[in-house]
Amino acid sequence: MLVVYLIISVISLLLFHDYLTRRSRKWKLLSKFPGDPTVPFFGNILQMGFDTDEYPKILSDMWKRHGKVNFKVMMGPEAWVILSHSSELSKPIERNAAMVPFFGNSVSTSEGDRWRSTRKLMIDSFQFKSLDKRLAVVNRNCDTLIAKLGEFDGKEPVDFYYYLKPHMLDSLCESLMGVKTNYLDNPGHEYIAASGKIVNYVTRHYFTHWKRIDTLFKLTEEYREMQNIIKTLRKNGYYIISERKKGLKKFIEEIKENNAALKGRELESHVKHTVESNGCMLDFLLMSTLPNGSPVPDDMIREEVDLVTFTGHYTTTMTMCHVLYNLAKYPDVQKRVYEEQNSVLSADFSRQPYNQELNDMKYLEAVIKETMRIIPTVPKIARQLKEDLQLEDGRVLPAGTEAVIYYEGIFFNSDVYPEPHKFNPERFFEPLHPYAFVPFSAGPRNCLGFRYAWMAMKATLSKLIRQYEFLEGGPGREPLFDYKLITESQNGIQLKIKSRRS
Ligand code: HEM
Repeated sequence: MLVVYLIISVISLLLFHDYLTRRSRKWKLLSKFPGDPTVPFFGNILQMGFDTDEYPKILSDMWKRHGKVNFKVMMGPEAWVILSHSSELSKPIERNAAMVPFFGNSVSTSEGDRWRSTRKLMIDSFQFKSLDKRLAVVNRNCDTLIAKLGEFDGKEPVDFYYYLKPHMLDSLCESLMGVKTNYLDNPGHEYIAASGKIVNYVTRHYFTHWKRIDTLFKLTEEYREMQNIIKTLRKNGYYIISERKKGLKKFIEEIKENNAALKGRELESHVKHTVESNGCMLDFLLMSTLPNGSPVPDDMIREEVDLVTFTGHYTTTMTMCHVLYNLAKYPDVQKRVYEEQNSVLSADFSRQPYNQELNDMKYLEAVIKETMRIIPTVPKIARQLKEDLQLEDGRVLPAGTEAVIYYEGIFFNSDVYPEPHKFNPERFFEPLHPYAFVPFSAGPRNCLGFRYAWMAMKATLSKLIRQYEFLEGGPGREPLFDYKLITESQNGIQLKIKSRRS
């Protein structure tokens, strides 16, 4: 009997909770968006499942069911609105909360003053003027990469994730952190292994509601595994900082020796100017001070180092590998990309390109864009709204809603991209709405590293394409894409290569 009473009480409470919810302003505003029917208190959680690996498909099915327009999902007490229009990106400046467990209060995961001041500090090292120096580093690392790949020439398929991750890490650590690393000689490095798991953990954590209840999550094995990954990331971050501190100290001593005529403030200002003009991101952080004048603590700097090291190498690696896969899949496109290389670098085909020449590789650029459209590198981004957000159609997302920018919806909108499932780089030679293609996000919280990303990806792809022809990996090697926090293939990108020089 007691059990019956208990059940009746719980059901009554749930119904009462549901009654109150439905009378709230928030609910009334959200009711303007279509969505699947909800269960009191749980919303659509039961539908999303308790194991998230299926969630991209579930979301995609919902999006199709609701006519491929903005729709809502109730994750228990949390309301998510899935937006298929990226013009809303120009407004929200809230943080990306999903990555907090890994990157603490970094520029991507903080908000308010901390976010503003760090972004301002870092932005200079991502400007056009420092790209030439960065390109020289990437070009040099490309030579090492080509030499490594040589052993696969004409042989079994090679997994490009495995080699491009360390290549991008070496390039990034040297150009943005001022530290020469050698990950390409050790692609199985513990940092690469650990960072390869972040995407899974962040995605699961984000889409499995109960895992965000700290007391429950801390009891799981997954929590302990996550802590080990975080430890490895931090160890790497502190290593980079301590190496750069030594390098920077030496660099400053050299500047002082070479400018013995300068004294006091004049010397200090010359040192500062010379270090800054080097454009190394980590130097900006190491030389900056807190509002009280004391140096920024290593813990704070390490959060930025961890974030940029991870996002910078992972996103670019995935994008480039997916481009190579498309080149192998569409030989006509590959032929055209190769011909463009011939025409842009006609004078000396084997030399390294300049930045201007990278800019002239318009067809390669269109192929990269079409790849990011059809296999979105970052398939969705989410922001928790602090204030109401009015959409262009007049509807309002109430404060507290999770606004999810859904790139699948944006990039597969047939009104904007006719025949959206067709791989057609030509479409990027036609004019597009300014917000139709924003894979690096837009507005005040857009991607800090997008210029670096374009340069590093074009330089690496240019070198690879001039050296090798790319062929599909064969039966059983077709990529199995997972649209998690970052899109990646479960079985890597396995392709055959054939030297163009033989
Ligand atoms: C193909 C490559 C890349 C893509 C598609 C990409 C995409 C994005 C997107 C969509 C965001 C917004 C995320 C959000 O709001 O939740 C973002 C933010 C960010 N990205 Fe990238 N990114 C790429 C490469 C890079 C690189 C190479 C770096 C650094 C070297 C970088 C550093 C950052 C940082 C620091 C932020 C946070 C900015 C802020 O919140 O103020 N990204 N990126």
